[in-house]
Order: sequence, then C-alpha cells, then structure tokens
Amino acid sequence: MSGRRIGIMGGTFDPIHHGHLVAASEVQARFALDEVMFVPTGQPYEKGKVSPAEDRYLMTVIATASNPRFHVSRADLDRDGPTYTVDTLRDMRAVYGQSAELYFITGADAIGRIMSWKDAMTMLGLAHFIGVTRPGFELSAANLPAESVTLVEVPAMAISSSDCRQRVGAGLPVWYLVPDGVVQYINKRGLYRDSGIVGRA
Ligand SMILES: Nc1ncnc2c1ncn2[C@@H]1O[C@H](COP(=O)(O)OP(=O)(O)OP(=O)(O)O)[C@@H](O)[C@H]1O
Ligand SMILES: O=C(O)c1ccc[n+]([C@@H]2O[C@H](COP(=O)([O-])O)[C@@H](O)[C@H]2O)c1
Repeated sequence: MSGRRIGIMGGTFDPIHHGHLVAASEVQARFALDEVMFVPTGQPYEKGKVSPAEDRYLMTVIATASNPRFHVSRADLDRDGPTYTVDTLRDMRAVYGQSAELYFITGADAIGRIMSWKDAMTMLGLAHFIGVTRPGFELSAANLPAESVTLVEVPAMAISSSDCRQRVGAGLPVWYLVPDGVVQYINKRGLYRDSGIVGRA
C-alpha cells in the first residue's frame, strides 16, 4: 500500500464517543483522506488506570464498523511499554509505505501538549498534525512548527470519555453520546460501574 492519504486517530477510547467520530469524519472529508485508522493506546502513560485493552479495542471496532473509510489498528495495543506517538507513526509508515501522506488527528487539548511528547521533533517529521476544535479547550498552534500543524474547526461535540464513564457510574444514560453498539457493549461487560476508573482525568 502506498501513495495514499491516511488519517491516524490515536486515543484511549475509554469509551470511544461521537466527539472522536465527528472529528475523524470531518478531517477525512476536508483533507480528502482515503481512510482513517483509529489506533487505541496500549499503555497511555499520562492517564491513570484504564479499561482492559481488548474492551477499548472492541468498542472502537464496533463504533467504526459501519464507515467503509474507518479502520482500527492493534499496533499500540500489541507493543510493550508506554504508548508513544513516535512509535505509532513509525508502525503506520511501515504499514502504508514511504509514499503515503500521514495525518495525525488530535483534539485541542492534546495538540497543545505535543511538544512535550516523546521525541517530539522526530515525531513531527513523520506526519502532518491536525488539531481540531473541542469545546472547553482553546485551539492554538502557538509554539508549534507551522509547517507541521494545521488547525481545523469541527462541529462542536461537548462529549468526553470521562463524562461518559461518570454518567454510567451514576446510572445516567450515554445513549446518543456514544454509538448504540457501544452502549450495549458497556452494559454487556458492566464497564464503568465500580471499576475504580470512573473518575479518572
Ligand atoms: N469531543 C471531542 N471533540 C474533539 N476532539 C476530541 C473530543 N474528545 C476527544 N477528542 C480527541 O480525541 C483524542 C483521543 O481522546 P481520548 O480517547 O483521550 O478521549 P477523551 O474524551 O479526551 O478522554 P478522557 O475524558 O478520558 O480524557 C484526543 O486527541 C482528544 O483531544
Ligand atoms: O507520544 C507521546 O509522548 C504521547 C503522550 C500523550 C498522548 N499521546 C497520544 O495522543 C493520543 C491521545 O491520547 P489520550 O491519552 O488523550 O487518549 C494517543 O494516540 C496517545 O498515544 C502521545
């Protein structure tokens, strides 16, 4: 595979929600991406306890299954140690080939911190970074290399995974915040009821 325009949406996806999906869909359309690869984190070292990797992976598969341009990678789940985007991008480069154009999609909260990520300058050379708007966070490319980052306004979805977890823990619905199949998977597996990760982040 080579020569294509590939979006990469990394996230802990605990759970995946419509904010993630709208961001990926909007960037896919605006940048004419051939596909968007969702990459659930293995060990997100900046977060506390997270749900089992297989649960986060399966929720991501369920949420993306109906979109022919959306795919899910196990690359970060199958790599030992903390998850670093520099490694994710090297793995994606190996999958898609040297001529592919890689676009890493991040929300406004994450894009503001990328210069502190592992091997940031190397990482910025491996993909173009797209920072998308997110309610509650200022989107700014100040202090980021202009040639490596583009900011994009996406439809505002005031949804976070932590809020979804808290709602489930409090017995409130998450219908319409996450895809229907993800609601059913959360119920089936009893996620976020008393796992100790509800209030993370
Ligand atoms: N509502 C949203 N709108 C735009 N981008 C989002 C939104 N929610 C998350 N993102 C982005 O998606 C990526 C993955 O996010 P992540 O899986 O950590 O979800 P989260 O909702 O931020 O989780 P948590 O509340 O547990 O911190 C990050 O780049 C984040 O900025
Ligand atoms: O590379 C790093 O040092 C790094 C630090 C924090 C977050 N990331 C990546 O940013 C993406 C969103 O992370 P998160 O924790 O907000 O779900 C995900 O792909 C993470 O692997 C990467």
